Amino acid sequence: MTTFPADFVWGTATASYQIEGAVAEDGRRPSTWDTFARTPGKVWNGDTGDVACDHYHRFAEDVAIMADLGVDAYRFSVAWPRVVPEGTGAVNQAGLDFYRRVAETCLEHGVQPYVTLYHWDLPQPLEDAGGWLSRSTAEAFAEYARITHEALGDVIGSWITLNEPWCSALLGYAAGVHAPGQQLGTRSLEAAHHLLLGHGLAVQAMRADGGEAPLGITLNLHAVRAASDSEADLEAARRYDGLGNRLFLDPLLRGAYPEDVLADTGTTEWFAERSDDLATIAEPIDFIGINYYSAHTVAAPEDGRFSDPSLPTPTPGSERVVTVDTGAEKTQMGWEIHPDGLVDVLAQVHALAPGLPLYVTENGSAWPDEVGPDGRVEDEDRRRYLEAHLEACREAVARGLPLKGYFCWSLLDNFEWAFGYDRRFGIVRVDYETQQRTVKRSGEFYRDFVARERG
Ligand SMILES: N=[N+]=NCCCCNC(=O)[C@@H]1[C@H]2[C@H](O)[C@@H](O)[C@H](O)[C@@H](CO)[C@@H]12
Repeated sequence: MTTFPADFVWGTATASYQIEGAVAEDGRRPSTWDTFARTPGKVWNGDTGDVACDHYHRFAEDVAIMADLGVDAYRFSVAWPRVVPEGTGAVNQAGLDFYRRVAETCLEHGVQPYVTLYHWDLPQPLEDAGGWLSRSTAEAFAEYARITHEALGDVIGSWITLNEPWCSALLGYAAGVHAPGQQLGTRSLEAAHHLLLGHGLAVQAMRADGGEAPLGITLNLHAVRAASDSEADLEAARRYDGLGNRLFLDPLLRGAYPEDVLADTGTTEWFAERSDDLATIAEPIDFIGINYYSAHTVAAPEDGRFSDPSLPTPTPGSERVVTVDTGAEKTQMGWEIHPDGLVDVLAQVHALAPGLPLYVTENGSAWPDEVGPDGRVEDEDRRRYLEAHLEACREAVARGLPLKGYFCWSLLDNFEWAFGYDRRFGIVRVDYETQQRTVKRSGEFYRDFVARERG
């Protein structure tokens, strides 16, 4: 059986708004998710990230848990509203000091800090000025990245500019199910462009700041399969792959937007007017992070019906695509379980950029956990999902794909965006009443798997 390279990175991942709480402490100012969560009807049960897992005060305990699990690395995100509270202008030293404490605590435990600079908590004043629909937000992001990289470059092992720009753009500005909750159809592609431009400007700013740490971006890629080899279904798959994957992979790795996607969405002219930005967007990077959860079998709608629930309407292009239920097992999110799709998306990126290091920066599953009388959480479903995807990583390595690491989503149960605290992804349970942490069966499995693979 193929073994993982000795330097393969085993990690866990979280994000600031989902775990920190302390939303008004030490100078942090509101983000778009503070606003969105407070908008009636947007988040399950009216949940907010106000307290979450109280990681702001309990990070040392959480890092110690990671050390006990034996992970090599911790991927967390820096909250822009803690570091540059208004989005631009004044820097909040207390915010930088917090992340320095997190990083130093990781290093003291032999855990490498991997930072995501933007995991969706945009400072509200920037949204008020247009958000990602505005080019100025891209420029503000680059300045925030430079500030953070300059302040923390001595304690951060790797930098990820953006987490899942597809979600920020398509769920935030088209479907409206994520902050800022806009439903602007194809104008969401303008947000996608400014996110990618912000990424490129940030890479340039961090490179100019010096430092050796690798720089990359994280994309949620969708393994896409046509329901049949009919022309209509193949066309649906092309659309889904285009809007879900190539809209981001192509500019980043080929320096050009996919013409079919621009044609599908009627945005060819808008992007042509900004073709000078492509050199910045395609600024060379050191790795790609891939968040993988599910594969999608798609088909053309028979009677013009909508549409794919995971591309909530009116996401542009989703009116011509329906997701087919293949009968595969699903997680509590309704996402089908297809570990082989992980290998497919890794191979898709490798084909575009041979040799570029790849990391699975998120992979995990939500299930309705039960706490036993002994206080344990025997989450066999999550353990089984985890095992299957770890074996898919092994298959990817066996095929010679440049997979360098795996980060389990997530270390802790946390605020699952529009689902609030109703959905638990953690390999460690959080009792939100007491903030008690309990390592689940899946966490024990991950600990034992990593120990065994490390030999
Ligand atoms: N099929 N389908 N899908 C609809 C869109 C799915 C994309 N959502 C993600 O990838 C998010 C990513 C995020 O980084 C993290 O902050 C979230 O907690 C996890 C779990 O949700 C995943």
